Amino acid sequence: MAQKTSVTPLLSADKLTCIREERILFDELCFNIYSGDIVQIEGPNGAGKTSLLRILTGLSRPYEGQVRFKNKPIGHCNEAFHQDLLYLGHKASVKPELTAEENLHVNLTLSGYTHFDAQSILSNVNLTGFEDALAGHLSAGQHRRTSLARLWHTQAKIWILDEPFTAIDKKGVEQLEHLFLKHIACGGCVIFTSHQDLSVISSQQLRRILLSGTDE
Ligand SMILES: Nc1ncnc2c1ncn2[C@@H]1O[C@H](COP(=O)(O)OP(=O)(O)OP(=O)(O)O)[C@@H](O)[C@H]1O
Repeated sequence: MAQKTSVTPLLSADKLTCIREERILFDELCFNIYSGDIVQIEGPNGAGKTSLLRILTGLSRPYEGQVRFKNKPIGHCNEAFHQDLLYLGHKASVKPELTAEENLHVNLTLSGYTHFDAQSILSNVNLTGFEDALAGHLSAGQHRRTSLARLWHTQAKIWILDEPFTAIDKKGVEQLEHLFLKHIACGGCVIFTSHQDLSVISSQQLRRILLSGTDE
């Protein structure tokens, strides 16, 4: 596990319970996430990984329990929390009728960034030459890369990423893993779901939270 740069957790799950269609997905789940953590949420299909991530972002409410940002319930510090949060859902939030560059522009502008070099940011995700291509005409991996590009230009400390490696090739996964390491070295944390093993980030650098997918 990475060395902690702060003793105050950035994010805390405090006895989170999630019930869907009368099925308990997780019950009284507790953990703290610190600056310097890379946390992989694991579990079989339907175990509740996306449900947990959405609860951590405040997009869904737990049945019981609360999420805290720097020890305060997220509902009490919405603005500060959202300034420090970057969430990418499992469906890449990319508009097919806009170009790759326009999509990046929209995403960064909505996050409050006004000065950025879109072409340089897109080059980080190997989209040089595809800046003006309509996102709807890009391959699945390029589509995902268009969504991921904003990770190279954000000051948010808490990254919550649902299946960020989906459709990404081996080299792209490695680039993203290096970015995660750079992000935690700068005091951030990454919480992500993935069904695949990582190759750059070692098991010592990774925390794992397993959702069993059974309520027995
Ligand atoms: N809003 C909802 N209403 C009802 N049921 C839901 C809702 N959201 C999720 N579920 C159910 O909760 C269960 C967990 O879904 P979730 O998407 O959290 O699983 P997951 O672990 O992310 O799965 P996968 O690995 O397939 O992405 C599923 O059975 C799903 O149908």
